[in-house]
Amino acid sequence: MNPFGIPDNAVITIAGTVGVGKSTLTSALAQRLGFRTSLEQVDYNPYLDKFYHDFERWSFHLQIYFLAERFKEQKKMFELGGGFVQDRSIYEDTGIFAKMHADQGTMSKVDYETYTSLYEAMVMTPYFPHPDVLIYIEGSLPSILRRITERGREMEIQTDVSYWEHMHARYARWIGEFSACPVLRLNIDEYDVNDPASTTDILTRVGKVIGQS
Ligand SMILES: Nc1ncnc2c1ncn2[C@@H]1O[C@H](COP(=O)(O)OP(=O)(O)O)[C@@H](O)[C@H]1O
Ligand SMILES: Nc1ncnc2c1ncn2[C@H]1C[C@H](O)[C@@H](COP(=O)(O)O)O1
Repeated sequence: MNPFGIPDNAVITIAGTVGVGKSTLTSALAQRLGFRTSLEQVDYNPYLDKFYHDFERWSFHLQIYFLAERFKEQKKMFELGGGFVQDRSIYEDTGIFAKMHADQGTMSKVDYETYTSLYEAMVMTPYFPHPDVLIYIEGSLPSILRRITERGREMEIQTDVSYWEHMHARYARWIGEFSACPVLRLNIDEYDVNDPASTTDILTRVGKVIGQS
């Protein structure tokens, strides 16, 4: 056990819209705790770039790909006995991305139903314990758009701002209804990922949330 009261086998998942700072915080917290990271691999994703150029054509392929990747990570965390900080939850794939594309008509009804039934079947397995805590990072849309631009992934920069606006609004609704595990909400203006006192504060809050659950 560490000074924050976070069990060594805990799984901490970090959620939030694209560009909000999940990967950066995942690495910082894992380093402080001596935990492993479970990071999203953007560079080796065979569909992501194509998807941003043609949502309708590639939505289903991409969701299946993410589901498989997320599930493999889930299995790895389970088999290694926890002690992970995870960059993005599987709940966002289904609750934000797949649903958004289905609602906007860029994923067909039948594809969405196939995806959803696969997701439900996969989640109902022993490999699927819920995380001990989900840290939800939030911030204003202009700050997040600035971060997306600064990070410089061409496919994201060329995507219409309305896509990020819809996603931002969807996240705000989604977290209000999320109940699969305890949540710690964190605003980007209230921490500095490079300041050890700030990460100490976050981990203290994580320990409290886990202790109360
Ligand atoms: N706390 C922070 N303060 C300032 N910039 C940040 C912070 N966290 C992340 N960034 C920057 O914002 C961009 C997006 O961060 P990233 O962690 O990749 O987001 P996500 O994983 O949520 O998409 C990167 O350029 C990163 O360096
Ligand atoms: N499930 C998903 N569907 C569509 N796009 C997704 C999904 N999960 C992640 N993405 C995209 C969004 C970003 O362009 C990259 C990486 O996400 P990030 O929030 O920057 O870690 O993948």
